[in-house]
Amino acid sequence: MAELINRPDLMAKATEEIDRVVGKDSRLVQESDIGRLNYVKACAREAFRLHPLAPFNAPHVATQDTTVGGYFIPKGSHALLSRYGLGRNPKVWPDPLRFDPERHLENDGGVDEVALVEKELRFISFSTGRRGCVATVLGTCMTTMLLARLLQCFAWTPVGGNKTVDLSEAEDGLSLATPLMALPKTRLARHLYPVV
Ligand code: HEM
Repeated sequence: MAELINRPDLMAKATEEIDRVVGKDSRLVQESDIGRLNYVKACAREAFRLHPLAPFNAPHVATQDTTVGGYFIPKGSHALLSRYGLGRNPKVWPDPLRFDPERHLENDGGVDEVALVEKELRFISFSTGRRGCVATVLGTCMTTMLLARLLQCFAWTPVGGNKTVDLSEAEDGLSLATPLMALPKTRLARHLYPVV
């Protein structure tokens, strides 16, 4: 959300896609729309790449001798993957610090549906293999629905007259140094907002 708030042109593209797929002022995004919300998923995928929740994945132990990418890994080794390093590897991701959802639309190898899963481990979302996430479908659904509805229901701007959100990372982690504050403005007909 912070990256999108700083790039209103990208946010507009995502919102336009939602309006095109779902229709304006008729209903909220549903699970059945997810297959056609490729730009929204590309935004989420780009956020997974550039802003992993944690710097490393959970450690795993090699159960047998193996070779990965030309490196010999003896049985019993503890393997730690750097989520931060993989997602920002300039050999794989040109201009890696740039938030650019389009890169996932260009590089999907002819597959016409964007997925949040990254089986090649060019970055880590759900990881892969035997210890990979067991809930990739549910996780994809939750992530896409949440982002899509936030964008569908509200136009977002920074607070306090600021033009942009400060994206500096905290010194002791990968979260924002200052919490994200943003101003939502409704953009749909009133009857579409549930009364609480
Ligand atoms: C966007 C949402 C989610 C993301 C990005 C995510 C990501 C991950 C990652 C990276 C791992 C570790 C894989 C590894 O160590 O190699 C993992 C493991 C796991 N996840 Fe998720 N997850 C998500 C949602 C969920 C949900 C909703 C559930 C359950 C309802 C779930 C259940 C699990 C379980 C049980 C494991 C352990 C699998 C094992 O060790 O065999 N995850 N997830």
